[in-house]
Amino acid sequence: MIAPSSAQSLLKGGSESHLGRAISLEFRWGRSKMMCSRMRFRNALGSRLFRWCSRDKHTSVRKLLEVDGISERSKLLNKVPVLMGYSNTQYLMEQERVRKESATELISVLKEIDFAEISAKFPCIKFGDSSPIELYDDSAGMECKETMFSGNLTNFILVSGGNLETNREFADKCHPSVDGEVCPESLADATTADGNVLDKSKRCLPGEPAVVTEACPESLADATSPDNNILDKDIRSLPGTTSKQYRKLEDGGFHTIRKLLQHFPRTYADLQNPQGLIEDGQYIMFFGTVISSKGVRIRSTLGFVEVVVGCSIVEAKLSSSDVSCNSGAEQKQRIHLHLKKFFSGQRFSSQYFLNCISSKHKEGDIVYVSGKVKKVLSSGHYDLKEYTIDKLEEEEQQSALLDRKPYPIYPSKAGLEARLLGQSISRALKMLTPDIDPIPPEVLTEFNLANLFDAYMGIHKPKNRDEADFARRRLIFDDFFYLQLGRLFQMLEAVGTRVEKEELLYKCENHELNAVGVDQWSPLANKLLKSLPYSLTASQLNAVKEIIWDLRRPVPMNRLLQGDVGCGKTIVAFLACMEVVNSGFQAAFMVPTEILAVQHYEHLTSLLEKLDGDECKPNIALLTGSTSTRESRIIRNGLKTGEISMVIGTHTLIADKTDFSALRISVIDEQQRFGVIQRGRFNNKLYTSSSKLSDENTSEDAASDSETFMAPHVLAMSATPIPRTLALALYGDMSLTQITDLPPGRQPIETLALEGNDAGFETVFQMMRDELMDGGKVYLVYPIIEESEHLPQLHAAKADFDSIKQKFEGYPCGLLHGRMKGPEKDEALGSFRSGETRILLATQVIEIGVDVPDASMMIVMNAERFGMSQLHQLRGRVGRGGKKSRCVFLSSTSSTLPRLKVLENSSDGFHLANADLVMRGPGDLLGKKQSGHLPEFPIARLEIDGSILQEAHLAALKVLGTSNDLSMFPRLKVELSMRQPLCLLGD
Ligand SMILES: Nc1ncnc2c1ncn2[C@@H]1O[C@H](COP(=O)(O)OP(=O)(O)OP(=O)(O)O)[C@@H](O)[C@H]1O
Repeated sequence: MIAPSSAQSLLKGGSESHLGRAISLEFRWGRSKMMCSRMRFRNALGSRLFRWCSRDKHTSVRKLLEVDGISERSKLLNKVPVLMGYSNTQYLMEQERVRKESATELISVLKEIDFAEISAKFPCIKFGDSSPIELYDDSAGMECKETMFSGNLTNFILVSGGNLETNREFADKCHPSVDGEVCPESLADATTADGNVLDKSKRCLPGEPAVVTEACPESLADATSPDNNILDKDIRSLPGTTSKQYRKLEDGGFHTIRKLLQHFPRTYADLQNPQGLIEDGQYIMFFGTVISSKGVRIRSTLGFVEVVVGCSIVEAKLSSSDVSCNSGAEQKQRIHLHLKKFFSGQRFSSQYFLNCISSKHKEGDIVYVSGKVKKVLSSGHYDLKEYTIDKLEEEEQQSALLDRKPYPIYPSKAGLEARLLGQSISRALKMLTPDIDPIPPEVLTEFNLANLFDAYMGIHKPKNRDEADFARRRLIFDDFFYLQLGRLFQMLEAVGTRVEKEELLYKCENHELNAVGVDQWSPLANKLLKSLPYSLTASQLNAVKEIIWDLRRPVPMNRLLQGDVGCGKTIVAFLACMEVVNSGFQAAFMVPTEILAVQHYEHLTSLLEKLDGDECKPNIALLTGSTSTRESRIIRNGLKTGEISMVIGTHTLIADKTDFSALRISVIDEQQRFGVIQRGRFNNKLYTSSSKLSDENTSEDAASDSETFMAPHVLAMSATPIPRTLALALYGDMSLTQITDLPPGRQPIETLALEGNDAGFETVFQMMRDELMDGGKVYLVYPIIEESEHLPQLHAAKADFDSIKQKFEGYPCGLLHGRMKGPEKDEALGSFRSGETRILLATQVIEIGVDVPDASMMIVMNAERFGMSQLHQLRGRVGRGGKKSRCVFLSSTSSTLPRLKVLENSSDGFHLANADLVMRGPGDLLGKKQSGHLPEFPIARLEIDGSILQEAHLAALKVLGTSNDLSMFPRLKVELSMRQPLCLLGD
């Protein structure tokens, strides 16, 4: 162990080399003590230097470090590496570590060294002022390189103990770093900041100018082979990037070039500010200059930051009072946008915090602002409360201004500055070559698609809007295409012969209907059908017939049962379960909420109670998170032994400890609420096809005698409103059954959107009174449970409970929200169902599946807080019986009313999702947020990109038709394997 005092004595020599050696000793000493933490060592080194400098007798150290008096430790620490010839402390420490390892464990280190990488990183070394030592001859073989390298390194280390310095001049030349920190790793790529690629065969010597070639496609041709795909290169291969920036990118989830390039612009700015009068409530996109930015603390728990942006707009039709200057034919108006963001809570309203936030925007910054404007009293001034603000980079902005190119605006991610993102994306684009596209050119031609290279260029650096649109189309196509290809590919893999595969593809294209007539259903299913208090609608009946046909086949069914809210999907699934149960197998029915599980359980048991004869009644169980441990154990045991034929429950059904003796069908209600992985868990609950077979109807079932293990049939249900063609294309691998009609006697729900002011409430309460007097039941839906001082405008279920009770005396009220315990919820819903309570104050826990057929009115408070599809689902909780029902959406302000008014005129969920999208404004078009009831794709939107989805479906069928196993399209196969997890998660 080297004592720190020796380092100190070395320093007394007072030269740079002494300093270097002292640091080196310190390093070795510190490393052995504090190996675990670089940070700690850095701190320790800093304080040691600090101490050396502050001691009077060590004037030499102070002189050496040019310290005047007591200086800041961090400044001091930064001086040391510079003095020793390193760019920063981090780099110094890395090099010191290499040096130590090299000296002591040279042999073992050499064995581990990746010479190709090292040779790229350290083509030569420089010792003091001596001429550089070339580490190896590029033309020599690897062995020779190793010897030369190790020889030079060993000599160097042994002789000197001095400065090991990579060719940093070279690096600096090649990588003018953004924040001054040059990353050694980035040398590996030897690409200059302006995007030119260094010809690695002509490695440059210090002092020589770097040899650069144009970033031509050929120079990277080898990198485009499938196993060396540029897109899947590590983010650290991005040239011109500092290690700090790499870390930031990685922290933001950008681990590969692909990830980075798939961070698409949220929108594009037209840096020529638009013309036209600005109206209250209008969505605007302007660029301008920050005039001021300040944080204001209103009280101890509330503050705001206000950024004032000045914009000039060219205005032809200005009213004379607005005109501030007139230049020739053009009239220019200067407007001020006041961007206000409020912060609540003690911590976030401290002056310090507010100052930090406000300091992000500097006076003079050129920014791009978008949001909804609200006119304030003084002319030319507008308030923006919900807005986005992006700083524009001068260079790019100027070029965008000059060329009138759309300027991409990126959504922020993980706190990464827009500037770093933009720069990194530009660098990544320069790495691309035109032949990166795995999709065969004939497919691109047939479906009129841009190739992938042009698509990435077009989306990030479009010359005009058309180019951006064309690029977007291609990228959306990719989202859908790989999803389809993946699903169809998996499906084909599961089928044996070529003929079967072809038959399957044919079926996917033509969607034939196969059905089993009611007379061939199992006795139990038939009995249940006959005992129903209603007749099934035509599409319900067809659905059951189709499903039963599938259940009789030897391959596991994967079917989606889809139909709008309240169309009667549940009974279809119950009949399918009874079909299976009758054959001695088991059924599992999984739902997303406990409320729904209890509801289905009670519904089914009451239906079964009405069946004639006890002997055929199956044993049904309910298993949820609220089921007691003892009861759960008994149920699980019953499922394992086969005593229980059917279980209804939440995700507890897919827990590992829930075993089935012969699970034949798993029904997944509201399938979009479960992830693919969760849904797939049922596939692990295999059963032997011979188990418990008891009925002749199942004679067609898979090899009844042999012990083959089979995955259960899966029936997924969804109320996602989506046209059939789209659903077929989207769920390429699933058979699709749609219920298109509503049970007879249903009446359209009368919908009303009102402003929730005094008059609005007066009207609503009167309507409610009338409804109650007429024998109806009313849901009052609230966005929150308890009042919030931060959101005073929101009505809360609990807070309103007493006042509603008082107002509607004589009509018992109930309360239902997510914070209640399972049994409390059941009781609240049970009382409402039975009519014990006539008014139910609830939160959105009732949104999915809740079925109280005689509930006839719904009032949604602060309805603007809910998405359009959510409101459609909520509204579906009424109008489920024969009684005429009404739904009122109350908005907090008049400005949010138009969006809600759309619901007055449409009950088509798909149309509503679409309308919502259009109304959310252009700023969101390329963003991610979707309706919440449709699968999410990185860029595509099912609501508006449906035609591309269908084309992608056709393209996938075509590709797989040409080559079932994709052997003719190896690059496509590689791409698919890279994307497959994404495809699945995109669901
Ligand atoms: N053919 C029918 N005739 C009359 N009533 C029916 C018919 N089918 C179902 N129903 C009733 O319609 C109501 C809604 O059915 P169900 O709960 O199955 O709808 P759903 O499609 O699951 O809706 P959601 O998506 O809202 O859960 C239930 O009360 C059910 O008993």
